[in-house]
Amino acid sequence: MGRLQKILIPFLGLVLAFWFYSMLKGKRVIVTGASTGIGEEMAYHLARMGSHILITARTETKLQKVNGKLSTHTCVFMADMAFAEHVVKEAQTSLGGLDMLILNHVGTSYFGYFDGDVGHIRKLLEINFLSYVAMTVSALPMLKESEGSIVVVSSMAGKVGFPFTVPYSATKFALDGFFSSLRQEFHIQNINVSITLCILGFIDTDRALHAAADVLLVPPAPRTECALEILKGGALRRRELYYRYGSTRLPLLLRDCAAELLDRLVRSRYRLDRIGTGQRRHPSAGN
Ligand SMILES: NC(=O)C1=CN([C@@H]2O[C@H](COP(=O)(O)OP(=O)(O)OC[C@H]3O[C@@H](n4cnc5c(N)ncnc54)[C@H](OP(=O)(O)O)[C@@H]3O)[C@@H](O)[C@H]2O)C=CC1
Ligand SMILES: CC(C)CCC[C@@H](C)[C@H]1CC[C@H]2[C@@H]3C(=O)C=C4C[C@@H](O)CC[C@]4(C)[C@H]3CC[C@]12C
Repeated sequence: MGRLQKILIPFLGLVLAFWFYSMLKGKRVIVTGASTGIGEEMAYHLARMGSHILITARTETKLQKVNGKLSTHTCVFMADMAFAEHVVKEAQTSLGGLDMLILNHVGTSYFGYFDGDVGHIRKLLEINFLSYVAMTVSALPMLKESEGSIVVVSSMAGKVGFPFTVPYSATKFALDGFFSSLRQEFHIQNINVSITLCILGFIDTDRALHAAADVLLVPPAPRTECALEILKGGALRRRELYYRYGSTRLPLLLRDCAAELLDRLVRSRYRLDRIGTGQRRHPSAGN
């Protein structure tokens, strides 16, 4: 029995991995914000799976570095999100259509007390929310044709109020409202385009570690595994994806039955003495 288990479980794991990899083989995928972090890792996974991908970001040098590690099937296009529609048109020209739109990019914000800067919130909404809407609108004809998928990378901070991420959190909550409502309309209209909202906890990307690692008493999860889980969620047309499952799903259950207890638990996971009252802008701040 023990021997059978030792053979059977890895074998089943291999079969599942193979099946999942073959699901994205040959698919035409856009990944936004793929020059660093989780987006970069998704691009590498997709290249290994044999997908045809188009990646975006603003910084040409970083994007070229990623492109250099990808297969020849890959097409790169750089754009600020003001060119959202243009990126989607590029998919039509270079990929001949689209099966999956992965909206992942995120503008720079600060990790600290809300500073009252309304202009910053407006700018961040433009990058983190409105450009997602614009790209979805432009991509929809192609996605309807392929009966494809939209994958929206959001956060626990788009479901629960965490301190020190006020502008960021506002943009992520907006994504839930827009895409959850749109999903309902797709069902009513028999539009076979799936929408997967990804609810992520703390992930070990350079930017997140730099901003929050010394303040949070929460261990970050690995970005490579996170990227793979997002792709799995999208390929399986899941409604929502939670990563890591336990540390995101359980707090959300608590939110619905004991919100104040969750708020208190959340506050206890921060080293408040390390926050200060000044801004903690990221090195690449410019938004
Ligand atoms: N890391 C974490 O702890 C968590 C992350 N998430 C979510 O995961 C996603 C990826 O995060 P992460 O990998 O950490 O982020 P990174 O900062 O590593 O990557 C962000 C990407 O977005 C691009 N980008 C930044 N500003 C713009 C802009 N104005 N227009 C277009 N592209 C832009 C960046 O490239 P460039 O600057 O060259 O444009 C980069 O490719 C985000 O949606 C984030 O909210 C959710 C929960 C936790
Ligand atoms: C205590 C718990 C129940 C769970 C706690 C999880 C908390 C700590 C997690 C959930 C979502 C996370 C933030 C996030 O989504 C994205 C970013 C952007 C990045 O550039 C800087 C870090 C930051 C602010 C993360 C900080 C840590 C957060 C609040």
